[in-house]
Amino acid sequence: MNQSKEQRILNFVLQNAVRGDPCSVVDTIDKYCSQKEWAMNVGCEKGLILDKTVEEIKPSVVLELGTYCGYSAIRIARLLKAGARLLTVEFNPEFAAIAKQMIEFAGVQDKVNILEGPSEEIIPQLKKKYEVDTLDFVFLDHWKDRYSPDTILLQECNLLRKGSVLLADNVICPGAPEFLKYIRNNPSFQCTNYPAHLEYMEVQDAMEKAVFLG
Ligand SMILES: Cc1ccc(Cc2cc(O)c(O)c(C(=O)NC/C=C/[C@H]3O[C@@H](n4cnc5c(N)ncnc54)[C@H](O)[C@@H]3O)c2)cc1
Ligand SMILES: [Mg+2]
Repeated sequence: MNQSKEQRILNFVLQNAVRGDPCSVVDTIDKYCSQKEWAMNVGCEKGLILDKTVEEIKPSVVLELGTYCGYSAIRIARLLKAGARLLTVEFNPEFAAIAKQMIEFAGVQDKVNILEGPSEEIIPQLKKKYEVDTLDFVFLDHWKDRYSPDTILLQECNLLRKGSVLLADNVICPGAPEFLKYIRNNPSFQCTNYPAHLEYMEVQDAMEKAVFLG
């Protein structure tokens, strides 16, 4: 049975990156995906916007929706302070298994908890099952039509507090029009748009930051 693209990315990392060095894992994935096979990692340009947001917030509790191969989970986890934790949600078991190995190779497994299942089921479990009070930072990078329903669900589950920051990937390409319409017309959120390019391509994309005002 021939390998999946995600397995090929993992193998390339295991053979070329430095174990325990998250930056080398991130750079190696970027190298593979820009030179050999495109994949939907947030990438280096938008990754810098993600890095700056994490460094600005210094979050203690982070939620990521859409782990995929673990690229952004590793980017976020490498910047987290001691004791801070990242909960990342992924419903594709193959991708979750790849991400687990990627995260362990990078050496950030103590900061990351991969929650396998659909976001719509996991989010309502965060308080009781995963002992979350409120979320300091949420990175949205899963199916684009889930961005607004999950943002509403986060509010319904009282997981956001005054100052909680959402950062959404791909609001231009593939696009998340329903999310943008919802979040930009909602007085409870202060929005900022960050123009960028689609990972590994010269195609316009952007990230949207939304601060919950309580
Ligand atoms: C037309 C077109 C196509 C593709 C692109 C390029 C492009 C560029 C990008 O940066 C992209 O993020 C995407 C994109 O589609 N991302 C979707 C990402 C999903 C991952 O999240 C997982 N997942 C999806 N819904 C859920 C859910 N509810 N609960 C838990 N996990 C979920 C999946 O299992 C995947 O692991 C696409 C640009 C333009
Ligand atoms: Mg994306």
